[in-house]
Amino acid sequence: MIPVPEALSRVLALAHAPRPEILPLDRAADRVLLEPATARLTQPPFDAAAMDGYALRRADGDGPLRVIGEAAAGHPWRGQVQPGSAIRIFTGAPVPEGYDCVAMQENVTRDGDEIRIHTLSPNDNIRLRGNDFAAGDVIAAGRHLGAPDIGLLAAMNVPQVTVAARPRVAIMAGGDELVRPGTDPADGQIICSNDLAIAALAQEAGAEVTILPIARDTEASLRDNFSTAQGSDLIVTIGGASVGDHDLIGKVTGDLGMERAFYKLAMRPGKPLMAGRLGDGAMLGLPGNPVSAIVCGILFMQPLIRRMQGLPARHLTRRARLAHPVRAEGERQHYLRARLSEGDDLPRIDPFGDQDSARLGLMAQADALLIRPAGDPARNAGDVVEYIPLGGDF
Ligand SMILES: Nc1nc2c(c(=O)[nH]1)N[C@H]1C(S)=C(S)[C@@H](COP(=O)(O)OP(=O)(O)OC[C@H]3O[C@@H](n4cnc5c(N)ncnc54)[C@H](O)[C@@H]3O)O[C@H]1N2
Ligand code: MOO
Repeated sequence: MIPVPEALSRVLALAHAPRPEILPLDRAADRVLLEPATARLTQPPFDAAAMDGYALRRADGDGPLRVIGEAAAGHPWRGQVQPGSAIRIFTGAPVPEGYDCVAMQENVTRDGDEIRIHTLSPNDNIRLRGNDFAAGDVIAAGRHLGAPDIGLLAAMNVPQVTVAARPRVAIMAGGDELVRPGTDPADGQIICSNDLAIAALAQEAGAEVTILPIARDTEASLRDNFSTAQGSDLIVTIGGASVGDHDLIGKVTGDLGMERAFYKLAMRPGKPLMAGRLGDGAMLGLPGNPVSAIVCGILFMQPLIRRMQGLPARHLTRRARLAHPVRAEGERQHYLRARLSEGDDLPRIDPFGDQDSARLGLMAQADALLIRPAGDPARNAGDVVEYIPLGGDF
């Protein structure tokens, strides 16, 4: 059994370098920029009115001023500046040369072609050319593109970007007892839930997911599924990882030539986790117990998928105070499903009394994984502990 941090390092070492993909902006949100993007123009491209009103010269004072033209967004005024004059102007219009201020129309009285200004604010109400960005400004590679970045790239006149491709992840549940949701289970059968939960985690981390047919507990069925999954960046199996007579994942992946990075780690839940390199891709073998599969998916699979896109891959841990005492831990690092609530200085964390790794209902109620290091002594209520928030803080 290897310790969790070492297992994570070995899993992350399985990641291929991010693969480039060129995408138009309408498909680039939530992707990671792999090549820097350079602004192709300056924004605003001209000094622009920030308010609807009148462009004027401060030197002319309160007026009266004669309105000699109009400028609207997309319709510049092309005349010559004159002393004692104003230009009717609308937000976004180029401020004609020679005028140095825009008076808001609320602060102006107009009578025919004549205006008087009652309050001239100290603000010019002009957005100077280039005050947002200039041609040649760069968005650096590595940026995880959010909605404002997409808007910025568009404004920079960059219609497409080179981003990290979504890692292709094939997910394979196995077990003779499993049937698809929506069917009536026969005697001894249960509904296959793990592959859907793990697929959701993989998608959350940015993967493009294929869910494979449920493998039966035979070597032939597993081999069929592995051959369908060829070409994936990552194959994730769920179940069949332990030591029972029907736990065949280790045997079949071994026969297929998997270079194993490790099998079994000092962790609860999730001891029988397996990882390695299979062909050109990575392979993770998650344990079958539904909570174990999800916890391993969060702790190992999501970081691996993020690393394949050049994203930060290690979870951020936070601190909380125990809501009640907990007993000493054994030789495995323990991740306890827990609920958070508001506390005085730090949040309070309340691990569930039942940590059965088959209870999906409790997993779904948890909003944190409380981390208890291997060999941690008993702790009291109020002691400070570390946790991983569920919902993906990296
Ligand atoms: N003698 C030992 N037995 C077990 C050990 C051990 O060390 N020695 N480890 C236990 C631990 S810890 C775990 S975790 C499980 C993991 O075993 P497997 O990965 O081989 O999982 P399965 O046996 O295939 O299934 C376990 C459990 O989960 C249910 N399951 C499996 N797949 C799904 C699915 N896709 N959807 C819903 N439920 C699923 C399955 O029916 C079993 O109840 O081994 C312990 N045993
Ligand atoms: O991983 Mo088993 O992971 O403790 O239920």
